[in-house]
Amino acid sequence: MLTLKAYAKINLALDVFSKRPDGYHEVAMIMQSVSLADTIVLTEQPASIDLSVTIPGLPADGSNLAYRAAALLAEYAKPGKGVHIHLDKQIPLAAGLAGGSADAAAVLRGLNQLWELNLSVDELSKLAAQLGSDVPFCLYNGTMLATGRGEIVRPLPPLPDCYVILAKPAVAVSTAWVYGRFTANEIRVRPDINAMCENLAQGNLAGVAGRLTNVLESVTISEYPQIAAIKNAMLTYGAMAALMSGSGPTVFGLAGCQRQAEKIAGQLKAQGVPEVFVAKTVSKVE
Ligand SMILES: C[C@](O)(CO)[C@H](O)COP(=O)(O)OP(=O)(O)OC[C@H]1O[C@@H](n2ccc(N)nc2=O)[C@H](O)[C@@H]1O
Ligand SMILES: Nc1ncnc2c1ncn2[C@@H]1O[C@H](COP(=O)(O)OP(=O)(O)OP(=O)(O)O)[C@@H](O)[C@H]1O
Repeated sequence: MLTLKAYAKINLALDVFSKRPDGYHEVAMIMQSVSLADTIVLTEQPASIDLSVTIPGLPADGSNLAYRAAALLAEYAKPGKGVHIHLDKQIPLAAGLAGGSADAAAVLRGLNQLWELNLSVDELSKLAAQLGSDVPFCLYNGTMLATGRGEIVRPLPPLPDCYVILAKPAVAVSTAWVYGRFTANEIRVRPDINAMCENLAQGNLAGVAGRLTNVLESVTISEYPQIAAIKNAMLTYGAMAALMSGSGPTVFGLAGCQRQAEKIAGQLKAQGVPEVFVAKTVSKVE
């Protein structure tokens, strides 16, 4: 039996370029893991794969990314073994926090160990990319630059430790829908990825905070204006900076200390924001 954490991610910078012939967009993103996490328990069993989940509304069948990760690895490595996957879901669904991708990556890493496959992380990364664009990042965690359709990742100097407030309005957003609405020539401000990389190399948290930019933010906000309201509230309550994560709708804010982060979270809850969490940054998982 093996118990693993599957960490949520935020995008400190997210830029989108042209649409490719395969239907995906070229992107450049700076991704960061945070401590809000699902817990996954893997229990070896003969031959078959099955799954149990703790929340209603999440399928416990072959469509679940955790199940798909196990099935893909079994097909690739032919271990002749099965597994029961128990998924304790804490990361909100369809939130822009890569919850499903994190589960899939944790299952790949965990089963590599449990089934004694000895695949390298680079080899697992190729399988991860077949499951979703964010899954390779979730194999490594920490602070990384992601390019291509998001699946080409390389480590960056870690973001200095800080607290992250995550606030999700009561809407679920489809990533495909947001990319479908994205129009490159409507973008006025793009992130300066090189400058943010320099800020990371200098350990300059304020520099990174001052540069948070996501070109998908205006697309999702045009449909769900409550995202902008949450972002403004976070800034009013004292966050260093705030931004929508991924395709949304979750907004994250940065705070230097836990007391400040808890205070901001309390104020957002009092305002009626339904799902609010305080997390810490997470560095690379060995
Ligand atoms: C928004 C982000 O979460 C930011 O980290 C990612 O770019 C999306 O990653 P993801 O959820 O793993 O996305 P995937 O499951 O690979 O793709 C879902 C859908 O989003 C669109 N998609 C995704 C990634 C990308 N680079 N270009 C796209 O156009 C495609 O329509 C695709 O069918
Ligand atoms: N293990 C899983 N956890 C969450 N969602 C899953 C899982 N497996 C499949 N899904 C499906 O994928 C959809 C989106 O999942 P997820 O919660 O990962 O979205 P997200 O946080 O917006 O991801 P991203 O930031 O990568 O776009 C869900 O609505 C759900 O139907």
